[in-house]
Amino acid sequence: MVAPHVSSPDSDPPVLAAAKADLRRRLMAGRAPPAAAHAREALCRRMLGCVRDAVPAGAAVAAVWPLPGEIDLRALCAHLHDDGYRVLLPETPPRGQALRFRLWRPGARMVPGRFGTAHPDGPAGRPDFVFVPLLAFDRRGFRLGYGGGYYDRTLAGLAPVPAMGYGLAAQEVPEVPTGRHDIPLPVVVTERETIRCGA
Ligand SMILES: Nc1nc2c(c(=O)[nH]1)N(C=O)[C@@H](CNc1ccc(C(=O)N[C@@H](CCC(=O)O)C(=O)O)cc1)CN2
Ligand SMILES: Nc1ncnc2c1ncn2[C@@H]1O[C@H](COP(=O)(O)OP(=O)(O)OP(=O)(O)O)[C@@H](O)[C@H]1O
Repeated sequence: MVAPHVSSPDSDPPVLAAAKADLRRRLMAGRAPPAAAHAREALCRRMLGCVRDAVPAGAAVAAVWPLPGEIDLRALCAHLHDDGYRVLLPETPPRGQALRFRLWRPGARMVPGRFGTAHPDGPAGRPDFVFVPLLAFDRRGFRLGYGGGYYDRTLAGLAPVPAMGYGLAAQEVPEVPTGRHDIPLPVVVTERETIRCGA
C-alpha cells in the first residue's frame, strides 16, 4: 500500500502532489533491478567515509532497514557498529508525525512496522547524523521519497543535524518537484560521487 494521501491545510497543493505521485509511479515502475553488488559496496564505502569525516566514534548515526527494491544498508550498519558508532533505525509512526529512532545492534530483534518497514526493539535515541533514503534526487539536493513526508518533518524537528541523502547515480533526475516543506539536502552521496548540493 502506498502511503495514503490525507489532505490537510499543510499538505502540498493538488497539482504538486500529483506531480510528485506521477514521478514516484514512473520511478517505481522503471526501477532498476537490485543494485549490482559492486555499486552498493562502493556506495556504502563512501557513506562510511562521510560519517567518519562528519562525526566522531560514539556518535549516533541514523540509517534505514531496507524495503524491497531499496539499497541494502545492513552491511553498512554492521560496519558502523564495529567502528564504535551507535546505529539508529527509524520506527514509522502514523502519517503526519516525525520518525522516531531506535538503537540497533547486530542481531537485534526487528519488529514489523507500517508500510512494510521494520524497526529494532532497542531504546529510542536522537541521531547526530542522518542518512536519508530516496527514490530520486536532483543536483539542488531535493529528494522524492515514498510520499509520507516523514523525512522533511523529521529533519525540520532535528535541525541542525548533519543529513545526507544517498542513492545510486541512476536515481538522479533533472528536477524533483518541490513545495514549501521540502528541505534540500546539503549533500547527496552516490557510488560515483559525493555531491555538495547548491555548491
Ligand atoms: N528503508 C526505508 N525505511 C524507511 C523509509 C524509507 O524510505 N526507506 N521511510 C521514508 O520516509 C520511512 C517509511 N516511509 C514509507 C512511507 C510509505 C511507504 C509506502 O507506501 N510503500 C509502499 C511500497 C512502495 C513500492 O512499491 O515500493 C507499500 O508499502 O506498498 C513506505 C515507506 C521510514 N523508514
Ligand atoms: N514539515 C512538514 N510539515 C507539514 N507537512 C509536511 C512537512 N513535510 C512534508 N509535509 C507534507 O507531507 C506530504 C508528503 O510529502 P512528500 O510527498 O514530500 O513526501 P516524501 O518526501 O516523498 O516522503 P518521505 O520523506 O516519507 O520519504 C506533503 O503533502 C507535504 O506537504
